[in-house]
Amino acid sequence: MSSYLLCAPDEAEAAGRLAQAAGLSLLRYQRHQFPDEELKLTLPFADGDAPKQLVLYRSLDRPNDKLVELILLAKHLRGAGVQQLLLVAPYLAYMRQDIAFHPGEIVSQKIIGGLLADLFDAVITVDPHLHRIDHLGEAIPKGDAIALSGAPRLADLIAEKCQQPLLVGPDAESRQWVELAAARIGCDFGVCSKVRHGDKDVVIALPDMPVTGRQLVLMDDVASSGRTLAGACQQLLATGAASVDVAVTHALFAGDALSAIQTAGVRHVWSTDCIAHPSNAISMAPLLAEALAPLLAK
Ligand SMILES: O=P(O)(O)OC[C@H]1O[C@@H](O)[C@H](O)[C@@H]1O
Repeated sequence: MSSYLLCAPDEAEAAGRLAQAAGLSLLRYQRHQFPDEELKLTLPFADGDAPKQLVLYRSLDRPNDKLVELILLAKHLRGAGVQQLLLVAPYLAYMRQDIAFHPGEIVSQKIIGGLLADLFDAVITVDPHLHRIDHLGEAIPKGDAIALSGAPRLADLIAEKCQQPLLVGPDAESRQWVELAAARIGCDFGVCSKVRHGDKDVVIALPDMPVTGRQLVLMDDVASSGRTLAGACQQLLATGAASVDVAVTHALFAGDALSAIQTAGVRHVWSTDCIAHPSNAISMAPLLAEALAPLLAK
């Protein structure tokens, strides 16, 4: 069976790298946004020519528009006869609200996870923000749910770029990535603690370890407002670090995030291509292709 990878024009670069790594033919749909923000989507094939097996590539940064897009695409494609519909969403949105922190809050992880499970036979993503559950399958309760990690590739890049780096996780949740990366490249690591008081208001406490004169690399899953990284960087430099670089899987960098971390003194920012951003230094295509292969053979 010939297999196809369908993407939006704005993600054709990363999708193209995946298509090449996975041996898929790349197709693009057209996307028009009307002045009132409604979407018109146009597929590159007529209904009668829809493939039986299709991989859709859509990273879910800017999620509110893109989720509507996924609903329109998946519902239409099923109606046109696609039997196996797989989603590669390198960044998976709405995973952070996994419990009601306060009465009345809607647990969006469950709802968005359930929606994707209804629409797709499989979802592949990278470092989803799951902190109170162990498996992506708990958030996406039907079909295959595969979570890859960008940390090993970021670790290899850090080893290439820095001599004797010291890895730092900016909060307790980041321990999983710094610990793995430090073991992989044989270096030390420490983990900060963080209290968040608001979207852009975080207080970071450094771990008890000597940083004077060291090349530090802050590692995290996602940079959103950038305040977590900025807060950690500021303190590390104030305590004598020689330099602070940043390695993140998901370069959301919303609003003034990038300038906030640059003002704090961050030297280099490296990210994976899960979200297209000028800081992208790692392609996740080989790992995504590896994860897709057994699903495409089903
Ligand atoms: O501080 P910003 O960049 O807004 O948010 C990103 C941080 O918030 C956490 O959920 C992430 O794991 C990361 O540590």
